[in-house]
Amino acid sequence: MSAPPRSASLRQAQWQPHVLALNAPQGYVPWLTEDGSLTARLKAHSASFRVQCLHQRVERCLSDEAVAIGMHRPGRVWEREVLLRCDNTPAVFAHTVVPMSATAADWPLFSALGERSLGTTLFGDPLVRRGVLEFARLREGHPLARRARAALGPDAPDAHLLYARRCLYQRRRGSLLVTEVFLPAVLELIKTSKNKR
Ligand SMILES: C=C(O[C@@H]1C=C(C(=O)O)C=C[C@H]1O)C(=O)O
Repeated sequence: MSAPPRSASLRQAQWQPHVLALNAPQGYVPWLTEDGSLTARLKAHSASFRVQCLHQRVERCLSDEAVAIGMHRPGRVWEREVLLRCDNTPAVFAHTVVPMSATAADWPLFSALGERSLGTTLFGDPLVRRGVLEFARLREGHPLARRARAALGPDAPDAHLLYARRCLYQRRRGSLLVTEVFLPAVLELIKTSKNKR
C-alpha cells in the first residue's frame, strides 16, 4: 500500500499506547498518563480554573480520528473545542468529537455543556466506559497544533513540539473521543507544583 502523500502524513499524528515512546519532558509523563480527570488535576495545581469554550458545532472529523470513533471515513461529528485555563493561562487545548449517530440518550449533558468541564459529566457516571489512552507528538502541520496556536493568538509559543493524548469514552451506544493538547504552560504548572513540595 503506497504511503500517504507527505501533506497527509503531516496532518495525521502517529497515535500510540506507549507514552515513553514520545520522549516527552519528564515532568509531562504523570500528566499525560493521568488516569483521573485532567480537570481535577489542573484545579489542584492552580488558584483558579476556567473552561473557555471556543466552539461546539457540527464539523467534519479529522482524518486521524475517524476510525477511532467507529467511522469508515471522516464524516460529520459534533465537535467541541475548549481552552482549559489555569490562573487565566491556557494550559490545555481540548478537542472532543461525537459521531452524529449518537443520541441525546447517549450523551445527555454534552450539547448544553457551555463552560462546564466535560470531565465533570464523564467521571462519576457509572454508564461511561473509558478506553485506553493514546499519545502522540503533534507536528506543526497537524490540524490540532494549528488550532491550538490559533486559539492562543499572539501568545502562541514558537514552533514547539506539542504533546497530546486522546481517549475514547463510550456510554450506551454512543462514542466520544477526547483529545487533549498540552500547551507549554503546563510545564510551568508542573515546575511550580514541584517547588511547592
Ligand atoms: C475529560 C475531561 O474533560 C476536560 C474538559 C473538556 C471540555 O470541557 O471540553 C475537554 C477535555 C478535558 O480536558 C477531564 O477533565 O479529564
